Amino acid sequence: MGAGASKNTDGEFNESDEDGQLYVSLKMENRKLTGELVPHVFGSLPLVGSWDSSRALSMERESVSMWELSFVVPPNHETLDFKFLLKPKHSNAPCIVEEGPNRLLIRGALQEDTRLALFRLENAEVLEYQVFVKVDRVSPFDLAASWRAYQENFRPSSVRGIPDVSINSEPHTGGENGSFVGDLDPEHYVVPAPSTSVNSIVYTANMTESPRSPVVGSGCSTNSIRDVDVPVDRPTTFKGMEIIVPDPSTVCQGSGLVESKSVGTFTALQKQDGQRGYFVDRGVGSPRLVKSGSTTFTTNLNLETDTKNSMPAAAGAVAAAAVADQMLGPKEDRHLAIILVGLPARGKTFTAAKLTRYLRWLGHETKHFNVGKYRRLKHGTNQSADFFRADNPEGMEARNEVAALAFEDMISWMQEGGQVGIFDATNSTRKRRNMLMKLAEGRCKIIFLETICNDVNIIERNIRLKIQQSPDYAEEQDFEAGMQDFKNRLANYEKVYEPVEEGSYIKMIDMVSGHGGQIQVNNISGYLPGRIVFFLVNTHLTPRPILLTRHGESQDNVRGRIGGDTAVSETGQLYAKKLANFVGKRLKSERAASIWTSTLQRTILTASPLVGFPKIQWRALDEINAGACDGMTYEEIKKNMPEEYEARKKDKLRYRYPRGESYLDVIQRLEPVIIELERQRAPVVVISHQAVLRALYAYFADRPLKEIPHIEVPLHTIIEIQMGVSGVQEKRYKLMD
Ligand SMILES: Nc1ncnc2c1ncn2[C@@H]1O[C@H](COP(=O)(O)OP(=O)(O)O)[C@@H](O)[C@H]1O
Ligand SMILES: O=P(O)(O)OC[C@H]1O[C@@](CO)(OP(=O)(O)O)[C@@H](O)[C@@H]1O
Repeated sequence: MGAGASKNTDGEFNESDEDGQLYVSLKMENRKLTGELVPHVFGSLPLVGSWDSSRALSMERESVSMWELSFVVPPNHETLDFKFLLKPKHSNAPCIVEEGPNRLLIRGALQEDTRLALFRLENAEVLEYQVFVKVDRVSPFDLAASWRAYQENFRPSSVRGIPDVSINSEPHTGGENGSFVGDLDPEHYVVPAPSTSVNSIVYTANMTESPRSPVVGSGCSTNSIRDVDVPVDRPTTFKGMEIIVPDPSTVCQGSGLVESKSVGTFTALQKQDGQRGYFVDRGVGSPRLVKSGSTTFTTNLNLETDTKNSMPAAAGAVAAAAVADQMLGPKEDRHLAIILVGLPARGKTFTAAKLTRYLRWLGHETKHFNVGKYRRLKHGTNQSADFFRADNPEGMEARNEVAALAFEDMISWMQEGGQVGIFDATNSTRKRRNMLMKLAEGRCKIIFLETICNDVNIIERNIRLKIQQSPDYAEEQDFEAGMQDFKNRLANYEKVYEPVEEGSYIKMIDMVSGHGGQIQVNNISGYLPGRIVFFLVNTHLTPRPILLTRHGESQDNVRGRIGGDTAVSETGQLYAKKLANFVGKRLKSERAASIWTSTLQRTILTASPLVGFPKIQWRALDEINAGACDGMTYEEIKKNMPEEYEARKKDKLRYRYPRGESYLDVIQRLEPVIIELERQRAPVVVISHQAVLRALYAYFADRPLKEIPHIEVPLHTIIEIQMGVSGVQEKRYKLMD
């Protein structure tokens, strides 16, 4: 492995070397010994056992007399205390710790370069080893290369504890306490999920917006709709591009895995705190716009009431983009309509629901309008395939009418403060789309989102799902008759289907499997459309579980202190073992599964008994940064910082700890984690913290932002999210009382 930089003459690394991580190589040599005593290293980091000699790292034999151990120091633990110790190879005799003070490594520099390690044996004999310590700063690319080498050779990297990616493949012996009794099934631990949980979210039309306008037996003038035939506004410049989504199996593995992003949006805003500028960032995560030249803007930060013209409940990039749109963009650009296009059973409703959930979670006011729901309310649920014939004028008029009703509802909602409307219907002819463009003129920006699927097996599966789930077939007793009717309906649409070639559009072509497929993008620009494309590129339908759990109880949890970076308590250790056992059983046939932790030791320690899976540390999974309150109890905050305590109580979502984070900040930095969870096709176990898991869970459970800080995420409980072809399901396992 190459070094990204090395020490300067003072033994310290230059500031410019900050990006890399410390790569420590330790060697011990004794020419007289036979190897009955195995040298180990233990020290202050979890990586080297947190001063627990039973978890000391064993050195490996490099030659007859030389022992070696290399590891990479996590970036937030650049002070490392350690010592060498000797463990008898074949007996249970106590280990022998080296004499003298701890060895201290600060930012890559050894404080006292003691070249000898002395060990006093029981018979007072002293063993002497030569010690060699080498420290390099390694670039993240080298770490990634090491991981790739591991992937290619399928053998453990010689470097221990690569902080972002590691694997421990030794079989887990399991402790008495941690083992399941006999062959106990994970199902034994299932507990009912709280009533507010996901349980099961099926992405169907009934989750969508209910009509605001009186739909039944009324509606707007059908003439005005029937007669609309607007010429297509071709963009003067054609900004076409095509993104071919490669099959990940052909892409260099690991490059995505080692990425450990932390989107620290809060720092930039903090810098502006107190300065004369646009943003006042005090206490809440969303910026309050106070000044722009001679104009004064105020934005409403109340989530519950009057959302009219309010900024989205968001921090960082989302808020910045919204401010820019509000100040600079044309009026209609403040509202975006994503108009789905596609034949029936092509995943339009599914995609619309997923996108709605994602955008809401990021803080964009988003609603999903499903024209089918309007149609059923106005015309009933049992229309036959004939209703959908293009040469049936009554059917066409009725369908255009409900489409216009739903569109008008969407526009009215936007005018009351809504930002993104997702308009879900086939919209499969140019004429229908022209009608919608006319209705949108001067009121909102439009992007067409077309879902195309050429895989007959997937289409067949989708049709079956439709007959099972769609209210259109709820009363159909004969499944095969339902299938036939739906196929006839499809054929009616196919006859007149015109793929989108006009305006701004995104086409998803055969994207279901998550490998291969295409996304075509035309005339797309701006922050939000860009995020939408990125999200869609990364989503797929491969079923897989995501297991979310907090770390085992930490020492700070026992003391009631927030934040910090303490180790796990004894109870926490027991949970770690139980978790390892559980995951081993639950994912026993899933060798591609991976374990994600934060960079804090309580999650790393919780993951440590889990063997045989790659482990990835994400800074983005670190607990909410409690800033000036880190390490305090809630009582202490109440007593010593009563204003902070009250401000948080009032608005826990937006409250930002002094020099720390708000829940909205946490959501922002978790976005790459969500994208990666969507992209992964194998199971993932996420071991993280209360606030972070609240935010992640809210995404899957589609819970409103304002609820996030109050979601229950108990210790020692696993929340299993099953991503599937019809939506998301939840199951909870409680491993300890
Ligand atoms: N991009 C896609 N292409 C094909 N099938 C999809 C896609 N996305 C989701 N699906 C699958 O299609 C099924 C039916 O989707 P649905 O959204 O009800 O179809 P539509 O709204 O197009 O009639 C979903 O349950 C899902 O399994
Ligand atoms: O937002 P609140 O409800 O304070 O919960 C977050 C708090 O949960 C704690 C425990 O009190 O998380 P965790 O132990 O899961 O890392 C604190 O560290 C953190 O500040």
